[in-house]
Amino acid sequence: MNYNARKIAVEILHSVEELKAFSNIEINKRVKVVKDIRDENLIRELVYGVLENKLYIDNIIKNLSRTKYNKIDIIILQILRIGVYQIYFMEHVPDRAACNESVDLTKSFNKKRLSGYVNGILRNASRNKSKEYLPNKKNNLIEYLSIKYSHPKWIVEVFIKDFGESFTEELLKSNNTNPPLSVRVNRNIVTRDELIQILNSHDILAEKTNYSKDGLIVSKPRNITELKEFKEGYFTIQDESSMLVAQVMDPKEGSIVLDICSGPGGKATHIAEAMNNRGKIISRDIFDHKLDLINKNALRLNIDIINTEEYDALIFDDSLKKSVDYCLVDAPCSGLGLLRRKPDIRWNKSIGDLDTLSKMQITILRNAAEYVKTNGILIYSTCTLTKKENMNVINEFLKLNDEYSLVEINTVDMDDNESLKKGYIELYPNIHGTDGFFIAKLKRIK
Ligand SMILES: C[S@@+](CC[C@H](N)C(=O)[O-])C[C@H]1O[C@@H](n2cnc3c(N)ncnc32)[C@H](O)[C@@H]1O
Repeated sequence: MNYNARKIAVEILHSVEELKAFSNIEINKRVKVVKDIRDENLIRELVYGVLENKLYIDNIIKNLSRTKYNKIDIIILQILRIGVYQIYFMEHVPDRAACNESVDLTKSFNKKRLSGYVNGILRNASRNKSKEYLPNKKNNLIEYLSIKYSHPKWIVEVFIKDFGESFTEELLKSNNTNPPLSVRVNRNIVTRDELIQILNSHDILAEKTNYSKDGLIVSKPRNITELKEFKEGYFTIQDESSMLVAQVMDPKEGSIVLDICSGPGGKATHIAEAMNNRGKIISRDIFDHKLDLINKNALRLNIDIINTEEYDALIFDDSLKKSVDYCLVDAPCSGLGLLRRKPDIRWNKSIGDLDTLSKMQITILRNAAEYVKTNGILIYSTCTLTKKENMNVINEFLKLNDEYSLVEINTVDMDDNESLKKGYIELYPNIHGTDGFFIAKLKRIK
């Protein structure tokens, strides 16, 4: 073994923070040299654990450091973060090991002179582990929630405004949990029951999803995408929430579908599967490399009814007017429904993005509406939770467009069927166990 897992974790965190690298891409790149699955798991846990708990951890460091927080050396800060994370969150790592490993790491980055400083803070953290150093919850609720669950204050404020205080706390808590791994069965090749058997034969446990008719929740094997069945298109990795889009659309075989923001094609390929690969799907995206991914996914899944086109959905396309039976607007959004899966999102977005995005979403939806035939279906979806990007967009759209109305969703079963009757679905990690997600079903009535 000529690598050090903790050192790799520090380097990844440094790239994410200083070079704005995406954590999942950076991890996948760096774990290639790692031979032992336990080391790979340790790297993932340290990186995601620190990103998910950054404000909480930094608050502890601020309370224990004699050096001012903004004067701490950037590599030392990452070493302290993974040290505090191990002490506070990883019960199976002895505190002494967390301290010693961090001191060794400090030396390995040629910062031996700071090893006493690192040692002091971490020994102190270990001695005072029961202390959280949190602000008073009653007097400083936003600050308290922000630090306790490590979400920037603006996100806490938006969630409290949209969902109230106690729901927000539950939501923030669940954003720091480990999401399940779900796969979508390609029903043109196998049934769900058959795929469960196949996965079991590879020692992978699988059970049916609650809401999607095509989903399985699977135990997490190291490389599920290395299985022969994956390569042959039996299944696709996708969160259950995203699987509901095709289920809500419920497209008929032989119809014409436009997926206006389609890359990398997760939903377009599902729609094609639901149409038994008969009909036509126009998959558009503004980025050429995402169209390549759609084509690659379609090839793996034995789908040949998808035509990809590079096109900016903000620009109206007269040639498509009233020409499609179904249109999907899976809009670019803030992604605040994905915080469990992509902890970087919380640090890379700002409140200003919500206004910019909602304006863009309304423009794309209004253009898309023009392409649908009378009696056709328009689906609007996002992987975010903010009202501004979800229901407000739909209300604004309906105000400007009397040719559409929301229609009942009768292809999904849920406990709360009030919103289904009204034509939309809101999914929350703390309630449904899925990513946070929004889907609205609109029908062109004129
Ligand atoms: C939420 S993702 C779509 C995910 C996709 N439907 C799937 O299931 O795999 C939004 C997509 O919109 C694309 N996009 C962003 N701005 C766009 C624009 N102005 N026109 C077309 N596509 C755009 C992004 O490149 C991104 O691929």
